[in-house]
Amino acid sequence: MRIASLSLTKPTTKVSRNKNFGKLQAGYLFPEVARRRREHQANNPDAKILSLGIGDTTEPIPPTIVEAMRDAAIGLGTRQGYSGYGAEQGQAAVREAITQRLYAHVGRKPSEIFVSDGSKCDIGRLQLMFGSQVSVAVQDPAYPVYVDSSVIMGMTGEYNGQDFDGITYMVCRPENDFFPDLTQTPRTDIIFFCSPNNPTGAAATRQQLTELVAFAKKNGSIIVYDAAYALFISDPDCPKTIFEIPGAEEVALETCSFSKYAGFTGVRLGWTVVPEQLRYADGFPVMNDWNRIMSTIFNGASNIAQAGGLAALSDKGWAEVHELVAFYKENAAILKQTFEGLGFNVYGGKDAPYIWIQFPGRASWDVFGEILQNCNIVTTPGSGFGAAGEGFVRISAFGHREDILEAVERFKKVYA
Ligand SMILES: Cc1ncc(COP(=O)(O)O)c(/C=N/[C@@H](CCC(=O)O)C(=O)O)c1O
Repeated sequence: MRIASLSLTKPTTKVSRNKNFGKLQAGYLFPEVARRRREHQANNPDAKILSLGIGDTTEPIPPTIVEAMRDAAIGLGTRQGYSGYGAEQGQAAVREAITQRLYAHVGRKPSEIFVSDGSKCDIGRLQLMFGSQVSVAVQDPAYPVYVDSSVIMGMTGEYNGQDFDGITYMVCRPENDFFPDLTQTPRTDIIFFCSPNNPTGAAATRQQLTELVAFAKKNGSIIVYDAAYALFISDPDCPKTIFEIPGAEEVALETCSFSKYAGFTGVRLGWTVVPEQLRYADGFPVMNDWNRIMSTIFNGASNIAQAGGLAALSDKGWAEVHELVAFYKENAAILKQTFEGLGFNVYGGKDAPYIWIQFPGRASWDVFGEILQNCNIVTTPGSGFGAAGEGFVRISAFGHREDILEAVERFKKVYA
């Protein structure tokens, strides 16, 4: 996407810029990775570059789901099949199906499920709902949206050379088994917590999430739990939703997405669960404000996407979703084994589609550049996810199988 260059001509408007944007140190991580890929391709036009950078799905959407979206699209061309604006909270059937498939067993109700155009979008809207006066904690490293949206919302101070003043960074590294020491973590209003974690691939255990919920209860905090990769969890001791933890409904909301499950990264469909029991300090239900946000600045998820989501949640569709997830998990296992065989410290890749590889003493962007130059493979530098990601590189398992196999051959040639 072309970004306007800084114009040197005299500006026409007298509108002041939102000063928070000036705090951001660079462009958003993934467009910067893409820019460097384009630059490398321009300098090496014959290079066949493989992308294991952005976590974007690559495999076709399964037939049951595609057929449902096809039929919905065709239906829009008929009087009886046409529909316009839907409920901003999502179609009742979709809310019901998400509940039955994922949350009824942990006490959640359809009225607590809000269907959206994706988790990233919901994270931005959640930030708008919380407002700029709240304090925020994030895992470090973590999905960049938590920090960048907090900066843009004015919840933080300036960049201090390593990270942003005013944010509590809960360091997650091999030394602490990728779970923060909550006894040393100050209170914040909001705690962003992603499990399985992007980028480390670490899935929190039941015990760890029990600690997290108790920590939030003690401090009167709200957990924004990001479960975008929960279906990749195979460890029975790692919950697939925060609501498996008793009492979580009083301190947590959960956002999730069809993106990595059904290949919906381009179709755009997600949801956020806001329990009735989640209240602000004054007792007002958070759900009510979330509903106000969704009805005020969102006009509902696409009717075609929701038809696809409903099909994905059917018995047949859900089986197809699990086949897709299993395919990417196999990719992750191939990559994990390869790097372990090359003698690297490798994390993740078991309960998540990301492999987190340590390059001790190396700058992440340097390793990114070395892999791009020597292997023609795009990865994501760990420092792009936070200061604690420095010295690591994330490799995505989202790819065609032949590309994954080609990539491991290239890695073996260069790093054996
Ligand atoms: C923890 C987590 N939560 C939400 C998303 C995005 O979900 P959707 O907006 O529903 O596609 C993502 C997507 N992450 C990809 C895509 C990059 C991006 O969304 O900016 C990545 O880390 O490569 C994610 O990792």
